[in-house]
Amino acid sequence: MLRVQNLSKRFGGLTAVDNVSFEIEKGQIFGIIGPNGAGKTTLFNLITGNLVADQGEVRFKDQLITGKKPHQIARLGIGRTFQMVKPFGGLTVEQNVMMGALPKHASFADANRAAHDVMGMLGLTPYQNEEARSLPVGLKKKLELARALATQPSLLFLDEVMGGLNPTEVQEMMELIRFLNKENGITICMIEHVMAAVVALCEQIVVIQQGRKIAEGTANEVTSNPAVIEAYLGGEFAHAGA
Ligand SMILES: Nc1ncnc2c1ncn2[C@@H]1O[C@H](COP(=O)(O)OP(=O)(O)OP(=O)(O)O)[C@@H](O)[C@H]1O
Repeated sequence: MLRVQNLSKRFGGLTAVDNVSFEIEKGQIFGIIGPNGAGKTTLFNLITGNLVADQGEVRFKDQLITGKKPHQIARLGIGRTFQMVKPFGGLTVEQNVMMGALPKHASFADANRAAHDVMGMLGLTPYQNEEARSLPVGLKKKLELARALATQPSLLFLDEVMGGLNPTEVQEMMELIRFLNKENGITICMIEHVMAAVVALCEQIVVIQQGRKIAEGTANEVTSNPAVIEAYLGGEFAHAGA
């Protein structure tokens, strides 16, 4: 479904993404892990058109998307959330979800119906008239997910949607991701530091360190890989309690 080939991005002297390649198959929940500053978000930004790559290409359903603008890529069916949740603070929950729904629907009424479907699915309906800025972090993360879902993606990139959530909220978010994947048929690629969630959800995992892919495989394969344990998992994995 998505083929990333030899992608690289430099910021001045720093190579944030260094010749990274991987493939995501339709129907997968795919994980990207690695230490802070490894280049994971930059990789997302290169795929979704928020940054322009120095080298390499990305194909989505065999179509070259490298060089396309974020809204063009979104229109093709790639959705994303942002790690720093960026709801329009002064707008209500409903208005924020509509921002995602409007470009994908022919009429306001259709967009509104889709926005309400998504809010219902995520349990946001009771908060629809609240200003986004007044929501606690757990609901802000859900709103971010709702806005992305309202674009009706077939491939959804999730950038640390578990970050800042309490254990109950993490469980709920895991169930939601599984539901979106199994019941709605959305292929998912997630950056995540909560290893228990990565191990439970992801069929295939890529490990990034200092911009480079250092490992790829199933949860069992990467969590038993000495290079991955040394680069990333040591303390983190024990901390996640997995
Ligand atoms: N716009 C930018 N200009 C300059 N440097 C940047 C820019 N964006 C990211 N970087 C640098 O690139 C490197 C990779 O950052 P990135 O945010 O992709 O890492 P990450 O793996 O997502 O980290 P985290 O897990 O902390 O979110 C870091 O050293 C970061 O400081």
